[in-house]
Amino acid sequence: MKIAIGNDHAGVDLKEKVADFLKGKGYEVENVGTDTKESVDYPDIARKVAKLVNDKECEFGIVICGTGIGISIAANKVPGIRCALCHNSFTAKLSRLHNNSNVLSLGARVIGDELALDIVDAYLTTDFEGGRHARRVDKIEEC
Ligand SMILES: O=C(CO)[C@H](O)[C@H](O)COP(=O)(O)O
Repeated sequence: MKIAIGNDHAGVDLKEKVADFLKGKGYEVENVGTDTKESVDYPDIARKVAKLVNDKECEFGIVICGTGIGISIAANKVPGIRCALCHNSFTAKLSRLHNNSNVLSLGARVIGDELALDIVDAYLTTDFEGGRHARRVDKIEEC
């Protein structure tokens, strides 16, 4: 499975940890984030991750900025993207089970590395439940 990962300058260190974790688990990683602490604009990164997911070049995306808020807002502006900002593994799981989220957002200045990796693991190992949730996700697409 291939995962697109993108981050701004605030997310460089966490991005490296998440990418190493993913590779260790056998995922392929497409890195479209910045690799330096020089300031960049997170909407540009969000758009790149969204395109890889929408074009089905990557199954899921992970976006990281300082809080995870700005980059998730930007990703969710792209039709077809359902980006979930998660600060714990419970909401990460539920974002897959109920919302069929296709991009996970993390706040590098909000959560620690170990928690971030737990969230990523919970997210990528949980499938969409379908059923009543499919009807609701379809309605999201119509919004
Ligand atoms: O969290 C973010 C957006 O939601 C950004 O990472 C944050 O705003 C960047 O701030 P600065 O330019 O001061 O490093």
